Amino acid sequence: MEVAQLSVSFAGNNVVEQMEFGLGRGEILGIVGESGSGKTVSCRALTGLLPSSATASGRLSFDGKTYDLSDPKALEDLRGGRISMIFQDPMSALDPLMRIRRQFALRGLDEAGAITALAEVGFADPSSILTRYPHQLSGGQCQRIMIACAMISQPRLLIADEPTTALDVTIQAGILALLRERARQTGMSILFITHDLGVVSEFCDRVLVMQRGKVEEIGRTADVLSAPRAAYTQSMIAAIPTEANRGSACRRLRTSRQDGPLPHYPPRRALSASTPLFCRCAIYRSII
Ligand SMILES: Nc1ncnc2c1ncn2[C@@H]1O[C@H](COP(=O)(O)OP(=O)(O)OP(=O)(O)O)[C@@H](O)[C@H]1O
Repeated sequence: MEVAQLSVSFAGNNVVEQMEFGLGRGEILGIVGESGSGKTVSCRALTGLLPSSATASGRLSFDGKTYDLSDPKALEDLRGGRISMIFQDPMSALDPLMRIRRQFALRGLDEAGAITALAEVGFADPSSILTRYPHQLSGGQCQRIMIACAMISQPRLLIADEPTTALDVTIQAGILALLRERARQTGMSILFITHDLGVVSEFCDRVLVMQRGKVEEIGRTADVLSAPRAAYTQSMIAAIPTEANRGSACRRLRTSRQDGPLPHYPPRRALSASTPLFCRCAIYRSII
């Protein structure tokens, strides 16, 4: 797919400007950037799902056909079939009045298929999940159900907006492995919005960095993270702690707790300039 000259505005105020990028078959592209930089809005524009107060322009070439992004109706045939989405707020995507079994049935999956799909996203007891309503599940459980639903149509492109934020690290690792495997097996491409550079370094083939509605930098993940060109990318990476500022992170924790010893992690040896980015981010999260 190719995105050309994508711009989005609300009441004449441009929030995404002249965005351009391409995505290959089976490729995973991470989209990172500060809060409000336009990550969600630009991905919604690709599926015609912007709020009615927004105006979009630009072109999307997908599987050999070109779509006008200013015309949301023209994008209808892509949604839910060739393009699936997982949004930040899973509760809003599940019908609160339906048991999970029915939510799957409406998407064309029978009970056996639903049980397999739920097992794939890490549920130990899928049969009991099918009998519940969304309000009887946690945010992380609903998110996993949404991920399972998004896979049903075997999309050519999956747009995932912070899909693993609500999940604990073990489940998160399982979901990311599942998505990567699908991408490899079926050629599904993934646009992956996240704030987690550790996940980007582990999971994404390339990364696109946004700031104030513009693409600051795009390139292979290893290149961007090891030798960032844009000043914003450099500052984002510099914010990830190393051994040098481990002490201050732990001091912050000690001050806020005022009781008991410091937690056992990170082990003193664990953080250094050579520690892989993924580990540093995971350790930093556990400190905070
Ligand atoms: N419905 C709306 N009406 C007006 N402005 C909006 C609306 N939705 C989003 N915006 C604005 O569009 C800009 C981009 O928002 P977007 O949600 O894409 O940011 P983001 O990069 O995904 O942020 P985050 O990381 O916090 O999710 C922001 O300035 C936001 O205030």
